[in-house]
Amino acid sequence: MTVSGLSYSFAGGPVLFDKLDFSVQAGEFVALLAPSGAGKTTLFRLLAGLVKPDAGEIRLGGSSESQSPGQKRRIGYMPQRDCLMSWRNVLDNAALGLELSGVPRQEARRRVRELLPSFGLEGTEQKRPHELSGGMRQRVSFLRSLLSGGDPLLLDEPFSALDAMTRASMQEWLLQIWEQHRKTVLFITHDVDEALLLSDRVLVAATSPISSLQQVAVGLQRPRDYSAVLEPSFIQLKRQILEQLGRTPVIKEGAGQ
Ligand SMILES: Nc1ncnc2c1ncn2[C@@H]1O[C@H](COP(=O)(O)OP(=O)(O)OP(=O)(O)O)[C@@H](O)[C@H]1O
Repeated sequence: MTVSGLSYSFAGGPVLFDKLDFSVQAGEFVALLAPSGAGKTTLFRLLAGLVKPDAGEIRLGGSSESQSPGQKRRIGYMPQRDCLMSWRNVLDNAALGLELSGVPRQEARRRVRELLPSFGLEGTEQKRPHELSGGMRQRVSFLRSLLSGGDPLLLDEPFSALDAMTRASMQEWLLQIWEQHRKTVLFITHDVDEALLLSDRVLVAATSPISSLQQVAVGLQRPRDYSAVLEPSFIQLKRQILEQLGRTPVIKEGAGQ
């Protein structure tokens, strides 16, 4: 996916993007680190073709797949809130994306059943959303987005509503599941640790409007688990990003030793 010269402002509202350029390579996991209110929901709407930019171009895949501005694109989207349907069970909630793209219901259910164990959802087929934990609901939501087949997969702060422990286990789980599927992912978050732990590259939006993104390559070894947050190189990268965000840590090297 390549975004070039993207500009957007709401009529009579703030300028959100000003000649923004960035790209995500096929099979890459990129985290976009942006503060709340910076325009991430609007960015997703622009990328999905639901909103027309004032200027610029968005290309998915190869150059031949360029779409005209405003044309809807087949991207996967997992919103901040799980948006599960209360009247559908796990099986049918997860199968929804497939069904909407024309896959017959029985086939859609078969594909969901195949993946339920690796999503930690075995035995929950008949359960309704209110019978699930927050983490389980997010896994159903992610399974639905993954199966819908859109590429890239846009994840909009998917774990922000979870408590700290569930969040950490969901991050570890996502690392494992990504290893298996290697989808192209753009993950938006305002959490520096989450961005570094999950991604190959962090794009830091430190300006308002967002006109450029500072890039940080995350060279941490894969497969990763949560213990990566303790590695010296992780802490060094975190310091670098906090500086880019103007949040220089007050603790100096060697303090507390
Ligand atoms: N329809 C609209 N008209 C005018 N301004 C809008 C409109 N929708 C959003 N905005 C403003 O644009 C900015 C970005 O909104 P957006 O919802 O994209 O941000 P966000 O980063 O997703 O926010 P949050 O993290 O709080 O969900 C906000 O300042 C918001 O008030």
